[in-house]
Amino acid sequence: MATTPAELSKAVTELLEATGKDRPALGLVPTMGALHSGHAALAQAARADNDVVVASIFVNPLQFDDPADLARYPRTLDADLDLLGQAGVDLVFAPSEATMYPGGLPLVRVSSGGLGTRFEGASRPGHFDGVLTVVAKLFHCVQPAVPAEFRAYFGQKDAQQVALIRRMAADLNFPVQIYPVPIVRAADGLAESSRNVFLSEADRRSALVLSRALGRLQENASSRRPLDLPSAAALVSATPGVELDYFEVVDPLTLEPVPAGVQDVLSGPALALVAARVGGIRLIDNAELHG
Ligand SMILES: Nc1ncnc2c1ncn2[C@@H]1O[C@H](COP(=O)(O)OP(=O)(O)OP(=O)(O)O)[C@@H](O)[C@H]1O
Ligand SMILES: CC(C)(CO)[C@@H](O)C(=O)[O-]
Ligand code: BAL
Repeated sequence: MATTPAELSKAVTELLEATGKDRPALGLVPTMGALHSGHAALAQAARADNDVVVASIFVNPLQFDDPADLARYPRTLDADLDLLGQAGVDLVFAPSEATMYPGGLPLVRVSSGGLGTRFEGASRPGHFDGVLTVVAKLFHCVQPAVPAEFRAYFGQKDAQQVALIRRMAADLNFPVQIYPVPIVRAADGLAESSRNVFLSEADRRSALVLSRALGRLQENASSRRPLDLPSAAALVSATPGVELDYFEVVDPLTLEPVPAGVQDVLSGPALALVAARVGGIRLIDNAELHG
């Protein structure tokens, strides 16, 4: 395990050199720990594609607008290291807050622009500036002293995060390819999330309405019926203990809203995004729609 950028870069360089290749492939899997099968899928995808795989574990204070959310974020380092080892990760970067932000929280940050203030960004002000800033730092910290093909893996569960990281890489010329990994769901359909541990049994049952409502939109889209987003949103809102935050149908790349009323039939691929509080825990989910 590396805990400083210098240790990380040296260890990554040695691993890449040991491959004997001119331009080996390096995969990075950024996480905040409390790992589950969704993270394992990211690590496995990176393992399948790359010569060397690094995962990072860092609960980034910069992306939390709610101090209570940060304080109770689950931390399970030993189990995380086991999971990453089993997934074939070569090296873990687990820096302290003082290592990542030695001068306190940074003055200069990456701005996520207008897209960063919608959906998740509207409920969590500053969240995406914090995400992009730490991801930019991680991209820099992992850079080796030898040439490598650099890839980074992010879960499609955080669809807005993927869209923004892609934009950051393109807009700021980061030498990285962004690889989205499909959402991993539990057997009951709930998208895996580190915060699911906070759900009571009853809350968890209620939370299933999110994937059910997304499934209804997918059926409408694939059978060329009107999407009828208002009915799907009403299904969520009518579930006891569930407080709907947003439910939108958007363009998969730009995340610009797509018409999804009671008469709108989809004319191309789209993405349905939903967020809700269930028993006080904020959950997000999404699904691709194909007309
Ligand atoms: N169910 C999932 N399927 C695929 N990828 C996932 C899933 N859950 C998380 N990820 C991805 O794992 C990476 C690390 O996410 P993170 O550590 O924040 O976990 P998380 O479960 O999303 O936690 P939380 O949502 O409670 O913050 C992100 O790229 C995220 O999109
Ligand atoms: C990408 C990330 C690791 C940055 O802290 C975080 O936002 C996450 O876990 O999705
Ligand atoms: N998976 C997104 C990280 C967060 O909720 O802060």
